[in-house]
Amino acid sequence: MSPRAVHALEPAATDPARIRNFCIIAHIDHGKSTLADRMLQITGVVSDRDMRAQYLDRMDIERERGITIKSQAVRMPWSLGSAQGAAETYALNMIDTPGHVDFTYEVSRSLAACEGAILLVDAAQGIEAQTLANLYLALENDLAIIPVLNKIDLPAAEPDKYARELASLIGGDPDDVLRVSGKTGMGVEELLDTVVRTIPAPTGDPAAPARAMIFDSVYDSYRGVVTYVRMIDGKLSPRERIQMMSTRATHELLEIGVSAPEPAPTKGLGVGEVGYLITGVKDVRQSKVGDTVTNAAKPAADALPGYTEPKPMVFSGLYPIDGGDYPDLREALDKLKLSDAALVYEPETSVALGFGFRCGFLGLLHLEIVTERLRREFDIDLITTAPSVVYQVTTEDKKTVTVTNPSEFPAGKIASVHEPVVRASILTPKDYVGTVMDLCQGRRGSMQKMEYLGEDRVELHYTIPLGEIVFDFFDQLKSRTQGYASLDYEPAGEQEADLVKVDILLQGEQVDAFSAIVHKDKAYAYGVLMTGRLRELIPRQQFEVPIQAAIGARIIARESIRAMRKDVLAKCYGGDITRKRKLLEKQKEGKKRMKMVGRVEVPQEAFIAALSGDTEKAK
Ligand SMILES: Nc1nc2c(ncn2[C@@H]2O[C@H](COP(=O)(O)OP(=O)(O)OP(=O)(O)O)[C@@H](O)[C@H]2O)c(=O)[nH]1
Repeated sequence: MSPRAVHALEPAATDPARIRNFCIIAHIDHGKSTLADRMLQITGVVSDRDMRAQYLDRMDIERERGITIKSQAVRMPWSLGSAQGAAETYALNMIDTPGHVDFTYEVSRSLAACEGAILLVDAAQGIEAQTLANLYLALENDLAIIPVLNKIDLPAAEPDKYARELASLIGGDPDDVLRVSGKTGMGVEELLDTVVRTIPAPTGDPAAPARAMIFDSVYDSYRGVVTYVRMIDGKLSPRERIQMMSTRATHELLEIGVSAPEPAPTKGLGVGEVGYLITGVKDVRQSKVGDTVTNAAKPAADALPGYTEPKPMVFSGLYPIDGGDYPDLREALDKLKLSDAALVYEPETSVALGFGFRCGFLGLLHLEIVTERLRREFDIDLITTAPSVVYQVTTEDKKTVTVTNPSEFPAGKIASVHEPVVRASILTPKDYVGTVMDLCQGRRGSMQKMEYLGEDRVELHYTIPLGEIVFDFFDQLKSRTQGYASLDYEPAGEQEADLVKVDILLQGEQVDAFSAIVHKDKAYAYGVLMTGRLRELIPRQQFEVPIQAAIGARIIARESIRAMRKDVLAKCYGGDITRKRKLLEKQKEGKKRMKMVGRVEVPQEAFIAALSGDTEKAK
C-alpha cells in the first residue's frame, strides 16, 4: 500500500468533480489484470495479506487460463501527490475489461461507462491487433486516452521505440507516454495521478429523474442477479422502486452499493458513480445490459442509448454422451444462461447422437468456456459437434432458410447461399507478410488495405468468410509467424458464395453430425481429408466399414476400415483372471466413450477432432 492510499471513502453521492471513471484497454496478455492488481494494492483497497494474483478474475476458468471473461468494476480512493486530507480524495472507478475478440461486446459496454481509458501496451511487444481495435472503440466513445507502456522491468523491453510508435498512433509526444511495471509497481502512482489529472470528471444532472446505465449483470447463487450500473443523472437510494426502461418492469431496490472491491452497501448512488444494484431478480435477462434503470415513481422521459446486442456467431450441437443426462444438460444450460446472456440454445435431435441442444456462441473461446463449465461445474460428459456459422440458403422456389446446422441444409435445387464475413485486421512483422497473405488467400480472404505501422510492422486488412477462420485460422496464423502476428475481427455482413453440403456416410448411412458446408472448390479435398481422418479415428469393427463423402447423391471420396475382431484377451497367456478382468474393464471404459452410429462404434473424439480442422488433434 502506498502512504498516499486513503482509507475512508465517502459512502455515497460523492461530488462528481471528485470522481474519475476509467478502464484499462490492452491486447491480450499485455498485463491489464496485473496492473489492476497493483492499483488495488497501492490504493489500499486490498491489503497486502489478502492480495492474490488476478484479484478481479473471479471464475476459476478465468484464473486458470489467465484471461478475463466478465468485466468488473472497482472503486478505489486516491489523493493527488501534493494534496492532503479527505477533501482532496478522489474516487477512482476502474472497470476491468476482457481482451479476447469473442468478448468485444463486453469491452464496448464497459467503455460507455467511462470518461477515460488507459491504453496499455507491452513494452516488449508493441502495438497489437486488439490494441488498435480497443483504441478505436475508445475513440468512438470519446474517451480521453492515457498511453502507457507496461512491463518496463523486462530486459527485452524497448520503451523508446514503442513510445514513438504509440505517440504516432494517437498523436502526441513520445515523452508523454507513461512507463510502468504492473509487476513491480514502478510508475503506478504517477499513473493514478495522471488518471485524476487528465480524465474528465463525469457530468450529469443531479436534479433530473434518475438514469443509470446497466453495463454488466452477473448471476450470483446467493444474492441473485447483481447489476452493475453507471449513474448518469439523478440518484438511486435503497428501498426505492426502480424501473427497467425497456420492459417497464419494476423491482424494489434491496441493496445498492459500490465494489471496493468486495461489495459495500451505500446510502445510494449519485451522478457519475459506478456501483451495483440488487433486486432479488434471479435471471440476468431481466436486468439487461444496455438497459436504463430509472425511478418507478418519477421515471425519466428517455432511455439512454443502448448497446448493440451480442449476436451468436458460431453454432454447435451439444449432446450428452449418456442419453440419460439430457434433462441435466437442459437444467445446466438454463443455469448458465442466468449469468451468460450471450448464450443461446434450443433442443435438437440428431440421428447419430440422439437428443441434444443446438447452441449459439460469440466465438470459439466462448464455446470452449461454456462446454468446459458444463463439464466442470455440472459434471456432464458431452459431445460437441463441429462448430458452424450461420448460412442463409435460398432455394429455387424462393424460400430462404437460416441454417445453423449443416444437416439442415435444404435438399434440392439451391438458388443462392449467403455466408457471414468479417473484417479482419492482422498485425505482423513485415518479414511474415508473404506467409500471412498466403494463409488469407487460402481462406478465401480478399485484401482491402495494407499499412505500415512504425518501422517494421504491417497491418493487413482482409475481408474473410467467418466460416474459414473459426476453426484453426488463429493457430495457423500464430504458428506461421512464430507467434508474432495478432488478429482482430468484426462482423462485416454477408456475401454470396458457392457453397455445398458434404455428407459423410458410414456403411452407406449418412451421419448427420458429420455433415459440413464447404466451398465448392474445396469440397473434394475436404471429402478426401475427412474420410482419411475418420479411417484413422474409428477403430476396426467386426465387419468392414466403408466411409464415403458425398455431395447429394454423388460420392466424392471413399475409404474403408477393414474388419477385425478385437480380442483384448489375446494378449493374456496363462490364466491370470484378475488381469483378464482388468483388461475387460478397460475395454468397457473405452466403450463408454464410444457412440453407436448404426452398427458402428465411433469414438467421441471423432466428432470434434475430425471436423476441427486441427490436424494435430485429429491424429
Ligand atoms: N515482467 C513483467 N511481467 C508482467 C507485467 N505485467 C504482467 N506481466 C505478465 O504478463 C502476463 C499477462 O498478464 P495479465 O495481467 O494476465 O494480462 P492481461 O492483459 O490481464 O490478460 P487478459 O486478462 O487475458 O487480457 C502474466 O504472465 C503476467 O505475470 C510486468 O509489468 N512485468
